[in-house]
Amino acid sequence: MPEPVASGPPPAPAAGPSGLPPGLPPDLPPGLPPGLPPGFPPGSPPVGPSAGAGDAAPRSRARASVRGAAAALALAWRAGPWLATAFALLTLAGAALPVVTAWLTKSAIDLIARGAATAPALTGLGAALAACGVLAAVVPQAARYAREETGRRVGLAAQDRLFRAAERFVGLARFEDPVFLDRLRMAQQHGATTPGQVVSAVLGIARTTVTGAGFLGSLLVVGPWMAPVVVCAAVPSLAAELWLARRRAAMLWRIGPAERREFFFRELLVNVQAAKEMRLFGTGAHLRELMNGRRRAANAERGRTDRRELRVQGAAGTFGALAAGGGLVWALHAAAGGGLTVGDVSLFAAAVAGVQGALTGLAVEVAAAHRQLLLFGHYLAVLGGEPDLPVPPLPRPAPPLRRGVELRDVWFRYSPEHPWTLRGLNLTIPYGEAVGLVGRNGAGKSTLVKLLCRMYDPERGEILWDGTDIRELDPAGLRARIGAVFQDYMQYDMTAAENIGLGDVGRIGDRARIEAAARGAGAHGFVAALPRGYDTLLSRLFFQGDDLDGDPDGDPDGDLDGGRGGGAGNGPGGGQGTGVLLSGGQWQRLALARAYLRGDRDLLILDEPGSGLDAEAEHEIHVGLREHRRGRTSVLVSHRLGTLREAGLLVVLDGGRVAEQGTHAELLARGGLYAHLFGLQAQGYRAAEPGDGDLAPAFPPGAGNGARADLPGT
Ligand SMILES: Nc1ncnc2c1ncn2[C@@H]1O[C@H](COP(=O)(O)OP(=O)(O)OP(=O)(O)O)[C@@H](O)[C@H]1O
Repeated sequence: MPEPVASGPPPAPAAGPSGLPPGLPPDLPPGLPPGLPPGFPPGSPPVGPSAGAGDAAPRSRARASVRGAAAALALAWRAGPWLATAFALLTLAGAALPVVTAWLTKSAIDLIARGAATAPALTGLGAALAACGVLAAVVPQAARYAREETGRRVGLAAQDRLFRAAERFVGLARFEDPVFLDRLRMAQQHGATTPGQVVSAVLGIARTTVTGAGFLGSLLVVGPWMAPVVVCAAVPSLAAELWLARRRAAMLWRIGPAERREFFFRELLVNVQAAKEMRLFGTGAHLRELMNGRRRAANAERGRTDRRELRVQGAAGTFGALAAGGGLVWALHAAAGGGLTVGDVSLFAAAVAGVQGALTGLAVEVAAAHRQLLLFGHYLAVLGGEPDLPVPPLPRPAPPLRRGVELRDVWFRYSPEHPWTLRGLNLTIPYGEAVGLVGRNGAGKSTLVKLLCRMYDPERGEILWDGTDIRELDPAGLRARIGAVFQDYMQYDMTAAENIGLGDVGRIGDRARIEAAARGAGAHGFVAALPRGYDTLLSRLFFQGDDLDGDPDGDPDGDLDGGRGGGAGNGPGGGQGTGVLLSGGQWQRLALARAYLRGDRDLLILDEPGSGLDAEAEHEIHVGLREHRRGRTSVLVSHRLGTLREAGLLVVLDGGRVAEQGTHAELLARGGLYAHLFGLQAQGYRAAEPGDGDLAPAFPPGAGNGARADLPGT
C-alpha cells in the first residue's frame, strides 16, 4: 500500500504580523535589545557584536541591575537569613571603626597638646583605642568567614536553580543553539559565584558609604571647603569605573565563543576516545594550536581591556591624589598659622584619605557590583528563559495508548537555515504493532524517533497520540509512557547497576529488577563477572569509591585523597581501585537493559539496538526483542534488514517521506527501494556461500553496500 506523498515544497504560509510566517519567531521580538535572541526575557544582557556598546537603554539597564541585585540578595537571604544578617552587621561595624578611631586619636592628641590630659581621661581614651584595635583585628576575620559561608550556600542554591532551569527546557533545540550555550556557560561560570559577590559588593558599598560619610562629616567640621573638592575629585573615578565595568562585561561576552572552543579543544586533547585517533593521525599538535589560537585571541582582548583600565584608572587616581595633596598643603599652612590644632591636622589627613579611599572604594565596589550584575543577567536570563517548546498551562496527562500514534503531514527541519528533514510525512504506528523503520543514511529515521519523544516539534503537521496532539500532553507524562534506546545512547561513567538503573530512577535501588533487565538484554553474564559485579564502576575517569557524596566515612584520614590507586586493588571487597571499560557491544546491551528496566511502556523505540553486537549476540538479542515486542507497540530502526523481516509493518523512509510500507513479502513483491536494499544485503551473504565458485573476496567491489544497506543518501 503506497503512501500518498506530499508533493513540492510546503505551501507558502501567510505572513504574520511581523511579516514572517506564523509559527516562526521574528528575529527580534519587540522589547528586546538588539543582539538578544528570542527566548530570553527583556532586560537580559545583550549578545552579539554590538553587546555592551550602549545598546540597551540606560534606564532599562538600571532596572535590570536593580532586579538582579534584588534577586541576588533574596538568594542570599533564603540561603541563610542569620548568616546574611551577621555578615551585614559585621560589615557595617567594620565600616564605622576607622572613623571612631580617627576621632579618638584626634581627641587624645588635642588633650595632650592643650596640656589638659588627666590620667583617667587618657586611660579611657587609650582603652577605647585599644578596643577599636581589637575589633579592627577581629571584625574583618569574622566578616570574611560570614562572606565565604554565605558565598558557599548561595553558590549551591544558585547552581541548583540553574540546573533545574536547564531541565525545564523540554526539547533539545536550546542545547544546539550556540547563543544559548554561550549564555549557559556564562551562567554556569558566574551564576554560582556572582550572587555571593553581588551581596559582598552591595555590603561593600554600604561599608564604604558609612566610612565615607563619617569622614566626610569630619571633613566638614575641620575644613568645610575641602569636602566638595574631595568629592568632586572622586566623581571622574566613579564614572570611569562604571564605564570600565560595562566594557569588561561586554568583553567577557565577546570572547565567550572563543573560550568555549578553547574548552572544547582542551577537553578533546585529554579525552580517552579522541586519544586513539589523535595518536594515530598525529593531530595533537594541530589541535593544540587550535586551542592556543583561541587562548591567544581571548588573551589579546583581555589585555586590551586591562590596558584601557590601567590608563583610565591611572588618570582618575592621579587627579584625586593631586586634589588631596593640595588640601594637605593648605592644612599644614593653616596649622602653622594657628587656624587648626595638631589634632585637627591628624583628623584632616585621616578624613581626606578616608573620604578618598571610601569614594575610590565605592567606585570599585559599584563597578564590581555592576559588572557582576551584568554577568548575573545571563544567569537570570537562563532562569527566566521562555520554554523552548510550548507546553499548555494545564497539559493533559498522556493516556495509555489504545489506538496508536499517527504522524500527519509532518514537516520538520532543525532550524530555518537547515534543509527539510521530513517533508510531509504521513505514518500510522498501530497499537500493538511491531513496526520496522528502514532507509538510507540521513533519511530521517532518528529524527522521526526524536519527534515521537517530542524532543522537537514539527514545523507543520501533527503527531497524534490516540488522536491527541502530543503538544497538548504533559511532556513528562508522555515520556513516562515511552521506552527507548537511542542510536547515540549514553555511556555513564557510573556503576553497572546505575547505568541500568537510570532507566527508571524510581527503582534505581531495586537490584532484583535491574538484574532481570540485564538478563533480558543479555548483559547479566558479563556484568556479574566484573570485579565488583553490578557495583563495578564503568569508567577510567575516576577511582572506584573516590566520591565524597553520601559517604561520610569514605575518607577516614581526611586528606580527601583516600589512598587513590594505592594498591587497594579492585577486586571484590577491596578498597578503591580503577574502574572497568566495556566493549561497544556490551555497552549496547546495557543501554538495552536500561530500556527494559522501564518495563511495560506503551511505546518502545529502538534505534539501531544491535549495530555493535556480534552475530550470536545480535541473534540472541533479536530473539529476546521479538518476544518482548510481541503484542506491544514498538518501532525498531535497523539497517540489518534480516532482523526486521518479521515486523508486522515495515516502513521505508526516503527523502523525508514514507516511500513504501507493508510486510516484508509485500515490499519484496513491490520491487522498490526495500527490495533493492534487501537484495544488496542478501547478495553480500550469498556471495560468500560455499559452492558459489571462487572464494568471495573479503571486500568485494561495492562491499560498502553489501553488509549494510546504509548507502549514502542522495
Ligand atoms: N541535531 C541536528 N541538527 C541539524 N541537522 C541534523 C541534526 N540531526 C540530524 N540532522 C540532519 O538530519 C538528517 C537526517 O538525520 P537522521 O539522523 O534522522 O538520519 P537517519 O535516517 O537516522 O540516518 P542514519 O541511518 O545514518 O542513522 C541528516 O541530513 C542530518 O544531517
